Amino acid sequence: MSRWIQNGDNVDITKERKNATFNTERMSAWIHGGDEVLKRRREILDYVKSNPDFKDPIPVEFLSREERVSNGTRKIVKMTDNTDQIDGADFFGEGMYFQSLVMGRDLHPLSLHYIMFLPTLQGQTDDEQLDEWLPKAIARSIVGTYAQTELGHGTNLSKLETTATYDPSTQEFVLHSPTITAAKWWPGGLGKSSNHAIVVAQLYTKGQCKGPHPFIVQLRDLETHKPMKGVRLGDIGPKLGINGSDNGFLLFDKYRIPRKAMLMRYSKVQPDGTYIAPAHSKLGYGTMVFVRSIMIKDQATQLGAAATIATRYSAVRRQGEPVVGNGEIQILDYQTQQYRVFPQLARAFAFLFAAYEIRDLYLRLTEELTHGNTELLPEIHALSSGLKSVVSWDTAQGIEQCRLSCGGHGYSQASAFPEIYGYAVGGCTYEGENLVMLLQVARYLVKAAEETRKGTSNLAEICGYISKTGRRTSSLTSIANYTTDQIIEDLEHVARKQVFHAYDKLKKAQQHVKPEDAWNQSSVELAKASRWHVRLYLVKTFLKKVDKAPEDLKKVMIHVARLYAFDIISSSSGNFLEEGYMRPDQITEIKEGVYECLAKIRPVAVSLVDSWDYDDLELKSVLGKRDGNVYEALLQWAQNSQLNKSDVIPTFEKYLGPMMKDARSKL
Ligand SMILES: CCCCCCCC/C=C\CCCCCCCCCCCCCC(=O)SCCNC(=O)CCNC(=O)[C@H](O)C(C)(C)COP(=O)(O)OP(=O)(O)OC[C@H]1O[C@@H](n2cnc3c(N)ncnc32)[C@H](O)[C@@H]1OP(=O)(O)O
Ligand SMILES: Cc1cc2nc3c(=O)[nH]c(=O)nc-3n(C[C@H](O)[C@H](O)[C@H](O)COP(=O)(O)OP(=O)(O)OC[C@H]3O[C@@H](n4cnc5c(N)ncnc54)[C@H](O)[C@@H]3O)c2cc1C
Repeated sequence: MSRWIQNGDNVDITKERKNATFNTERMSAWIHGGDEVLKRRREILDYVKSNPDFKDPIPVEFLSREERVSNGTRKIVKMTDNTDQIDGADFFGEGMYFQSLVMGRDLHPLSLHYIMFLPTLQGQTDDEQLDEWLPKAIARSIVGTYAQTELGHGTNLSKLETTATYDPSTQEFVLHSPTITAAKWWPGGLGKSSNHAIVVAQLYTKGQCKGPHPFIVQLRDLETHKPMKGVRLGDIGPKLGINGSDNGFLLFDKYRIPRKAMLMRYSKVQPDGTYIAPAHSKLGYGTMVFVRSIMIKDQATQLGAAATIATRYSAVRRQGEPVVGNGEIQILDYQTQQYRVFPQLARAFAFLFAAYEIRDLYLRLTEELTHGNTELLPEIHALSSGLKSVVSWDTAQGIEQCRLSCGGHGYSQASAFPEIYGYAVGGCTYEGENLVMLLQVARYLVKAAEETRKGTSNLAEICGYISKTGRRTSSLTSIANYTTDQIIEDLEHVARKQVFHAYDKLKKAQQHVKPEDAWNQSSVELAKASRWHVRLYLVKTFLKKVDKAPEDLKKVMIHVARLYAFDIISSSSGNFLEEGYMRPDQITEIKEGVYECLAKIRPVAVSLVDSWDYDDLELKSVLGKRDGNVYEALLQWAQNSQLNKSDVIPTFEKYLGPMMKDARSKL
């Protein structure tokens, strides 16, 4: 047994846990939404652990692509055979947790079936279509994906090339891919697994193009699973991450589908070809809004996992001997290490709490839409797009910081960082490339600025700060007395200033050049305005959540929330110093605030990450193991390498052996 192990666990990590100033169970319950939620998480975990069907033969890092797809398919079928173990209506909570425990971060051939195919059927079909398709999809007698992006067009939906031309003589649509760039490209599970898809195509009726619309399309024969005649499809090959998913390509050759294959909850084509427009032109984009909103929790979970791994490893890793003779110290004691890791932990919390807010808002939207009210759409589109962009970017950067903080072992797949990064960073691109989505937020902010300038503003609460008359200088006196209201006031100032800076730049440019050029020339500043708008929202949400926490938890979490805010301010100090809003000494105070927060978090860091309630099964990281016995586990993990199957590998006999033998003979 290693000298670092006592009673099974690493001694350092045990000591860290003894430092906790709060009850980790109470903290976990608060983080995850209450005792009942925590209890359910434990039940789901026990169920998954006790079921041999969910076990991987070896860590997935050692599997080939084909083995990954096969293993993932096996597990997701078993998992969805057992959805009675969870509350199926709670996709955001129990659904995502269950799938994370069983499937890990590789995704799988049913990902898109659950994330987009089913939600599109629920959101976009008329009653008759819902009755026809939903039971089949829920029962999994058909498996579907969401095929929108094409080789030539992803962001700009208005230029998708796949056509769906209505033929009233047969009451059918003819699906066609007129060019190579019209090939659908990327949809998850499309390559080899799905037999149906929601295909987004340009609708033509009575000779007119009505823009992109969703159709439900059978792609493969239900018995043989061979592609239907007129359908060509396959896998697009290995990717940076999610290699358990067969993302695919798809081309149509004048493929006929019935009129009722067009999803007709909002837009309709009547038998004679007459088109009926939806109440709001973007209602057909609803599934994207749904996914953007669930992505926030998913990203928070990935960043929380990375921070957990880095924190636990930093507690057991000893390196450097500041006082010679006293032994090497835990790397978690270095301020630089804390500065690298703790802000990632703070971000993960901020994102998780924002995820709860966007979930609630999305549920409100769904309710409103059932009454035909589309008023909330622009707000939720702007918020989900903005959060998706800022959160996925910060998550990717944060995971990388956590990886770097673990030194060489962070580079090994044993750490799980490559898997976490490869999985999470996709979120910067899918569901709308981040910069494009920030520019969507900017359109919303420009309108708010315009209203304010006209003096007619009646802004939604979320952008109410834009029309406020703020202070000319920050009221910060000392970090100890820097209140939540003051922090928010200072962030509001910078966000508002950036919104008007971008707005004025745009308006000025509009006087000289065409509107589209003016937009383009202002777009960097517009995107910056969007980022500040979202950061402000994240800070407010986090501080508000902590404000309402029970006293024993608040005492700890307030340092985490303040670290999140101070880190944002100090790393963008230029924005706060502009026009003397803050003085350099105030920035120095905030930097000191960062260091104070790091010092406050240090003693409870391991307990804080424990409170996220990741089981080893979910973390899938040798470095992040709860018991802290990383060295033994690393040695054991390496035994899975295919190269270790024999002491001498064939390549040696073929190349290195003869080379050295030859060289020896010449000496
Ligand atoms: C029983 C339980 C079982 C459990 C099983 C569980 C399994 C669970 C499995 C996994 C769970 C894990 C969850 C993790 C999730 C992560 C995994 C994800 C996997 C990957 C999925 C990826 C899928 C995709 O990527 S699909 C493709 C997405 N594509 C895009 O997003 C394209 C982006 N482009 C656009 O959205 C648009 O083109 C646009 C918005 C950029 C522009 O659109 P346009 O051209 O039509 O716009 P206009 O310029 O004409 O008009 C702009 C105008 O419209 C407003 N607007 C735009 N969009 C919307 C909207 N959605 N709503 C409201 N308004 C909108 C915009 O604001 C403008 O308004 P103005 O008033 O300013 O004019
Ligand atoms: C892992 C993964 C899974 C995916 N799954 C699916 C799926 O299941 N179904 C599906 O349909 N699609 C899927 N996609 C596709 C994804 O939705 C698109 O890649 C995404 O919408 C971006 O489109 P694009 O690739 O065409 O990028 P582009 O739009 O070509 O973007 C390239 C660059 O151009 C910039 N740019 C583009 N337009 C503008 C603009 N108007 N203003 C300023 N800059 C601009 C972008 O910011 C970016 O830097 C997936 C993608 C990935 C990576």
